[in-house]
Amino acid sequence: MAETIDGRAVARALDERTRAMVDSLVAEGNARPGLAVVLVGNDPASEVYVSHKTKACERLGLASFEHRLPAETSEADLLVLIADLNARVDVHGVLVQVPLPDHIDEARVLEAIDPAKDVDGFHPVNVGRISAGTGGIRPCTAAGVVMLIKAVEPELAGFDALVIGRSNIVGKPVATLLTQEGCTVTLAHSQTRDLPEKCRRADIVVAAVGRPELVRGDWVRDGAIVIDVGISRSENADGKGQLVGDVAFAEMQHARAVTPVPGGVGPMTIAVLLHNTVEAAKAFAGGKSAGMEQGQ
Ligand SMILES: Nc1nc(=O)c2c([nH]1)NC[C@@H]1CN(c3ccc(C(=O)N[C@@H](CCC(=O)O)C(=O)O)cc3)C=[N+]21
Repeated sequence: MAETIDGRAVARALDERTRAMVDSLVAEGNARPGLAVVLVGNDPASEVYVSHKTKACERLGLASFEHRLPAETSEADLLVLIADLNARVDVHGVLVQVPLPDHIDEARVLEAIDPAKDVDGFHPVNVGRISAGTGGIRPCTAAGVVMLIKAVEPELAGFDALVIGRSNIVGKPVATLLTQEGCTVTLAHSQTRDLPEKCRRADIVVAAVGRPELVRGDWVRDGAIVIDVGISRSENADGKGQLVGDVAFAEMQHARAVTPVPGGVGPMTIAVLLHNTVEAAKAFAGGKSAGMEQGQ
């Protein structure tokens, strides 16, 4: 029987470390770490994320600042807000929810965030540093995925990993981080040939495409570790909304371990976000650039 990896429990353990860091920063006379979240329009996934995140800040003693802007907000006005948040000394992390409305250039907005406050790890400076292995702030979901894998298997060198999905926010950074862990990584996507066959060769499968139950039981080899990043909403027979992942969870009994949806990667994303914010506040207090000391 496959182990179900408890993302909420792993997230709680990280939260304890984050909370201890908050307490010692404040005890040393530094400002309380602060996270600003900017939401433009009302993407439902982003709404859920913002409310979870605000509660998590309260729980761990971070200051949180929410900026909910109408969908019609101009790019220029958004850039003014970001410049303001970059300049504020009580804000150590700035997160702009994606996707942004179509009239706003997402790359331009993400590049406007001070890399030292880019707790999402989406700024090209952080992407570059992570890629080069020279520090940088790690993207939350990707870092959470690696932590969940390491909760099952601490030493990943030599493992064959298949990452399905090449997004900038999940697939590509997961592939980068697993490469640094010593895995041999295949990055699959919509144009990949013979996906089930490639999947069957993998010791580690990370599914991040947003296609409900794409990964079937006969795609996964005995003893594999399976991480499900997908979150889709489906309606079951009685009309109730339900969350489904990219993995057919019930077909994974022969795996070594598998993450559930909900309760897997989602809670880790938030725990890493707060950890990144407190690391950024710590770097600010010490006069150094965030992510340069993580050594991971
Ligand atoms: N700049 C930016 N960074 C993000 O990291 C980002 C974003 N924009 N836009 C939206 C997506 C979505 N996202 C989620 C994170 C956690 C849960 C989460 O905690 N999920 C719970 C269940 C949530 C529920 O009950 O609906 C779970 O999987 O257990 C969900 C979704 C982060 N995103």
